[in-house]
Amino acid sequence: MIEVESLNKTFKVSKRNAGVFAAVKSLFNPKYTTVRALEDVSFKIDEGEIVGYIGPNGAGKSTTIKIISGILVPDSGKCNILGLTPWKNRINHVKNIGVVFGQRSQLWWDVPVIDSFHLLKDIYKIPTKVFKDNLDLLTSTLDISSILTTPVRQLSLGQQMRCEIAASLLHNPKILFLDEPTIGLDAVSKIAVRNFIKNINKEKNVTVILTTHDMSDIEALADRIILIGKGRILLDGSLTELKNRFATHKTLTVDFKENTEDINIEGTTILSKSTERLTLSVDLDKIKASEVISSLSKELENIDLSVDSRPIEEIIVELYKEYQI
Ligand SMILES: Nc1ncnc2c1ncn2[C@@H]1O[C@H](COP(=O)(O)OP(=O)(O)OP(=O)(O)O)[C@@H](O)[C@H]1O
Repeated sequence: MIEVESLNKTFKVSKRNAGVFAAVKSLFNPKYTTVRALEDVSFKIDEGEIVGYIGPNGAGKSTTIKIISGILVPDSGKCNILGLTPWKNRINHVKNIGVVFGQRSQLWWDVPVIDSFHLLKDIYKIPTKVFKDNLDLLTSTLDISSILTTPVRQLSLGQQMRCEIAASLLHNPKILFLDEPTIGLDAVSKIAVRNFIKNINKEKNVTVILTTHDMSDIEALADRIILIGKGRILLDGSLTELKNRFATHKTLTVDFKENTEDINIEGTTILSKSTERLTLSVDLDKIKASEVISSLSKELENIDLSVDSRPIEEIIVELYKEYQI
């Protein structure tokens, strides 16, 4: 469904020193440097997948999304999305895709939301019946019926994001590109947006590419992740595989009746310790969590404990370190 092959993209950036003199000098003698935003980027995505496209700041995520949505033209490389090349067949391509840039609005700022929706109906030439059905469905599932007549600039970030998502889906796209869709949202709105994305993927089989720095978005939505760093694809695989690869440690938090004795269990490292609480990192190659628990229960009274796997954020930090990005 989506085939990207050897995309390369560079940007020419003007370079000058600070100060008025340098500004004037650069007017007459401009100097440029080249930023390599994408280098040999390739991947394939099948219909119905939700893929998390992740990487640190400046890695090349937005550049990729802009190219595959037809906004930017790469220096070289191929891209085939439902049989079309985005930057060559823009008009037909945009009918197949919905795009949400969390940091930029596709709605008209000063007009009521519903007017923007009607403008999109005309732009995409959405048949009246399809538009009406989608509008009904989207307004009820995204809970935006009460704000349809409000100008976008008067909406909160969460309300605006729900409207953006509705706007991107009015024309029944088969693919949705989401760039930071939950940025700045409160916990309730985040969960609402995530649930909605999950539902349209399940019920309408919409393929989703999601870029985000919020790893709980990735954990909640994506089955597969593609990691990009310094413009290159570094890893492409399932989230479960990735978690298993890094599942070498568990964190054990133990609350107990006041105790001042030293506690040393081989294969564990103390992360924090007070007279009533101990947090240990357990190296699963050396000792089982159950063995640690049974040793602790011999030494401590009234214990209450929790065992946690490594949070996804830590795994991603570890990955960034491993790839030096
Ligand atoms: N219009 C532009 N002009 C010049 N350089 C650009 C332009 N757009 C992107 N870049 C550069 O290309 C590189 C990749 O940027 P991109 O926006 O794709 O990164 P990103 O992974 O989306 O980052 P972030 O997580 O910070 O949004 C960066 O070095 C950036 O400075």
